[in-house]
Amino acid sequence: MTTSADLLVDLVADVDGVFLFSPNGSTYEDFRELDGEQAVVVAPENDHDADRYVELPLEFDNVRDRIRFGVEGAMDHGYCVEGDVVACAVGVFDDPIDGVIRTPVTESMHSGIYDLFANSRADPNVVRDVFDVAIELGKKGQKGKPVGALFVVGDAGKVMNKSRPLSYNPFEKSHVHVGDPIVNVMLKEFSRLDGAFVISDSGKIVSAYRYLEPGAEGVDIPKGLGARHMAGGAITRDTNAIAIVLSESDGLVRAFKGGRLVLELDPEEY
Ligand SMILES: Nc1ncnc2c1ncn2[C@@H]1O[C@H](COP(=O)(O)OP(=O)(O)OP(=O)(O)O)[C@@H](O)[C@H]1O
Ligand SMILES: [Mn+2]
Repeated sequence: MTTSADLLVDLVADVDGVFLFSPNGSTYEDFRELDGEQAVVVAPENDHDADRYVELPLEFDNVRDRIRFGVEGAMDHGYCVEGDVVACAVGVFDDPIDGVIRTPVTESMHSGIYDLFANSRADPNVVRDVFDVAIELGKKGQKGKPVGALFVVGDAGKVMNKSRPLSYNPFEKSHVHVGDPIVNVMLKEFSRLDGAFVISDSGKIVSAYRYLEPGAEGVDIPKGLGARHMAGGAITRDTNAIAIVLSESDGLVRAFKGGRLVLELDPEEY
């Protein structure tokens, strides 16, 4: 008689690799014992000193985003190649691993989500810190009201050349960085006002209130998004910056790189 376990085994049959997403110590140890290729660990920290490790800068609540990130990162490290089929063990509902997803490694997995963090001009921690501010701002709004914000991260000199001030720059003489708690408060406070924040590769806040004036030619952003998103998307084509945009109207956080939308997150899920 065929049991459901027999049938479900097909899910992991003939895979070229196993990915463990944020495994606990015992899960990792269990998989270490396997012969053949080692599992790839995808997690915020390499707690178990795995040889094959991809750093997860955000705990993507969307499992597809999490898996895309891990697979893209693994391709980048040479742990898997196009044409492979991998089994991803993930926590869908909670921390411990409770699901297995079988996925082919294809070019379409290459959404640019890993590239956004790993191959941007700005430090990956800076990118993560800006996401954190945008997500928090999206969750709480400003004094309970929804608020929008535009953060342009990296390649700040060029971004400054393609923009102009809307008002005096409160960060003119300061040397403050994203990630400092006080700065996050300031960023939230200033987000009520118009324009973009410009942030350097190392996370220094270069300016607030910048009106971006990139050429919008060749920018491919979804219809229905307005001027803030268009300007944010377009500046990433004209420069090597990335843009992280919180929408006042739909509350989503979006990231652009190379003139393209690469990531969309709902702050309510973080
Ligand atoms: N070129 C620009 N540079 C910097 N900021 C801009 C630019 N264009 C618009 N903004 C900012 O975006 C705000 C919202 O504009 P708009 O509603 O057209 O954008 P949107 O993409 O629909 O964003 P939202 O989803 O937040 O409404 C403006 O009030 C302004 O502060
Ligand atoms: Mn709008």
